[in-house]
Amino acid sequence: MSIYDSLNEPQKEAVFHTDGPLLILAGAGSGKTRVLTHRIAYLIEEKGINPWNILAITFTNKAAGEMRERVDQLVGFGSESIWVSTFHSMCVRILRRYIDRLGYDTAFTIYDTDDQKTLMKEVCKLADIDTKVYKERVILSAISSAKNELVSPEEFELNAGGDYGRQKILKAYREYEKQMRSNNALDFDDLLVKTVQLFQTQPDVLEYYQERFRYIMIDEYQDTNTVQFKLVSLLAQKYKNLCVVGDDDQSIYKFRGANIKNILNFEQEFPDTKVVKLEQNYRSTGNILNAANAVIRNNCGRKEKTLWTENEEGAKIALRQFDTAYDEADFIAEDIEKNIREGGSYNDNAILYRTNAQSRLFEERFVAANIPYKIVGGINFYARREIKDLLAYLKTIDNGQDDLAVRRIINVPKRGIGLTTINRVQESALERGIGFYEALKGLDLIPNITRGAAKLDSFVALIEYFKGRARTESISDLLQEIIEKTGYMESLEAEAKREDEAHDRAENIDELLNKIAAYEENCEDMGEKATLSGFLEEVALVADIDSLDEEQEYVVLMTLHSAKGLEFPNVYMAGMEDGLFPSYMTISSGDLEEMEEERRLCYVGITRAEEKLTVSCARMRMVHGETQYNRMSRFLKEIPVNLLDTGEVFVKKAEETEKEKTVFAASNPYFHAKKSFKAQPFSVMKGAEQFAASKAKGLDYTVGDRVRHLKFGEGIVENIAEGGRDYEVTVEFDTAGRKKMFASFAKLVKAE
Ligand SMILES: Nc1ncnc2c1ncn2[C@@H]1O[C@H](COP(=O)(O)OP(=O)(O)OP(=O)(O)O)[C@@H](O)[C@H]1O
Ligand SMILES: [Mg+2]
Repeated sequence: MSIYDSLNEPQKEAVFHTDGPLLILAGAGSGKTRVLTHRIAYLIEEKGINPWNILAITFTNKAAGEMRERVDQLVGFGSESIWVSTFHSMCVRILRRYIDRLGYDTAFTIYDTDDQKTLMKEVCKLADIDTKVYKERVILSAISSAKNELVSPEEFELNAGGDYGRQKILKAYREYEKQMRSNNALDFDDLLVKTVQLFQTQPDVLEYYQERFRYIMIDEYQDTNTVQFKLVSLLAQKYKNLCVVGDDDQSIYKFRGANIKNILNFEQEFPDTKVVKLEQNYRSTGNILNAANAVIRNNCGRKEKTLWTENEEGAKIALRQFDTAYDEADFIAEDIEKNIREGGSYNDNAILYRTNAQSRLFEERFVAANIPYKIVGGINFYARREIKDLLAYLKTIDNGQDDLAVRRIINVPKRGIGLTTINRVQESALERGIGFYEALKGLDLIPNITRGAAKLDSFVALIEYFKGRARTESISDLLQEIIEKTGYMESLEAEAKREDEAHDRAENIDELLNKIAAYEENCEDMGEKATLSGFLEEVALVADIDSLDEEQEYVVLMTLHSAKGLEFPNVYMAGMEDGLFPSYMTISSGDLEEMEEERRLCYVGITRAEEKLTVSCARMRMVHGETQYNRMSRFLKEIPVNLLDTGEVFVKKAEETEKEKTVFAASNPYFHAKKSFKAQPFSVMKGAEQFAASKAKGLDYTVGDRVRHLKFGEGIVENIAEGGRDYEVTVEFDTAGRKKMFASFAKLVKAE
């Protein structure tokens, strides 16, 4: 039996069609990537093609690694000379060899985004551009878009017209290019642009690579952009042995210039293209696949296709709606533990979410429950730079004894304190056997520090000021003030490499504020005082997560974007709420195309699941340190009811005792909706939407009433105030004293 026997007919057709352009357009899990690897094997083993003549392009380095592994398994000997790489690494290899033809030195430097920023500052000065009006990041991103579209400064000029802003950007673009050139430097976009230029101006070089790469294959083709397409067209022009595989329904990088037209117009660019459609899905159960189909059907701009499977129907899609995001995280952690008890492996489980900041709640639950996990394509929450920075501030303010923390922030944001100065202080501290911060406070004892002294003094003054504030303010307010006074947010903005990075970091900071707010609330509920030391201790318990053994099994956490191309037996899509996914920005922009891109992302998520899919959402979630009420994601409403299992949507509460139920019913405006939700999920979803508006009606007590709280016992309602998203109820308890709490969390019930 050969390895090709395991392929279905259209897959075989694609594998055996080795010469001429080939477009494989197929839905998720239909074996596109598998066809590529088998095709490489077939070319080498059956057609006798030299591995040297094969180029396979993947979207990420990780995917390249996996593809190489798969090919190695199929081919064995000689596979190492196949080029399996991303567009960028391919271009670097080519340019290192030939860029001298374009007047650059082959030892060119690659500027990362930090370098670009630094240069752009310089450029703006030279070009007399006010960076308060035109931010460096914005200019760089405009230049990047231009490069991705192969728009040179000259063409940019033609299109800029009289637009004042465009003229400014043009000026910056020109100067930037000039500087890059004289620095013998290329940025990431240049790697592609210059390779295209090289091919267009040096026919012999182009021919060399055309001969070299006689067989070209591209995975995840739907996410290529214009310059990448140009590059491939040039390379494949001679032999036309180009095979691209993609799925227009999984195009999720439009914001980075991916051009879906590349897939839709492929046949025009390469006449006589053979088109193979794969329609059988091997990855997912019938129910999962049908749900995916039902969601994506709502997009207009797509090539119609129907995926089917021979796999069994499998379990229904579990839909779980929780009161809070904490309940959601609890549930998922417990569910995974249950899977493990039943003999499953951690590796089988993946949690997918829309934004990086959402990982925090899961991480905390997993650390507490000893569930090994790994964040793919991202960094553990407490290891993220902005979180470490702000915690370092809090630690320094709390006691200043953590030298590492003080040193971490002494020049963050930049205040012109240099390493030499810092080292002198450190030496002096060591000599005298005192802490770093203590040494900072007695600068006159340190010789040769004079030049930096003023800056150090003002740093100490700042910390001492915060120490004072810490005694009177809540931790939330303190952190807010730190962020404002130090200009931390602006410094992040200025340093961010991309628009979405700045946004990501801001979201993480919000998430830290949420953590603090939750801690403070919890202390209040427990009748304890919230202290900075207490908070830092609590964080220390969950933040020490660097010791993960790589070989070990783990649950995977990642954003939906990083999940492309992967598959897992058991998938959780968490935070499926309008406002989060689709994002508030998308909803409020009213932009149909953006909504469709979000929907494609949802489709990518659903189709990662092999056997079981759980979609979940929370009614209340902390956002910006405030409780926010969210509706269930509109995407979930696109899944037909008969594919859903909503039976235990309220599993946690249903298990509670009768007494607690009464408490719950009395304090929770959603309660009645929940009961009917079981029977008629959709009418209730609508119902639930109305509740946020009518929350007041849910309270059956008023000022002056006697109420009972599960922990604090009985007391008198003193005040009910309209908080941002919820009612803040103040109760004078008989024994526990006066407490202010959110109505939805306090679950107060009227005492008879
Ligand atoms: N003919 C087949 N017989 C058995 N299993 C198959 C067959 N074709 C594909 N598979 C399996 O189906 C799963 C999905 O395949 P693959 O990852 O290649 O799909 P894909 O089209 O690349 O998906 P995506 O769009 O998510 O990238 C894999 O586990 C693969 O091994
Ligand atoms: Mg694939």
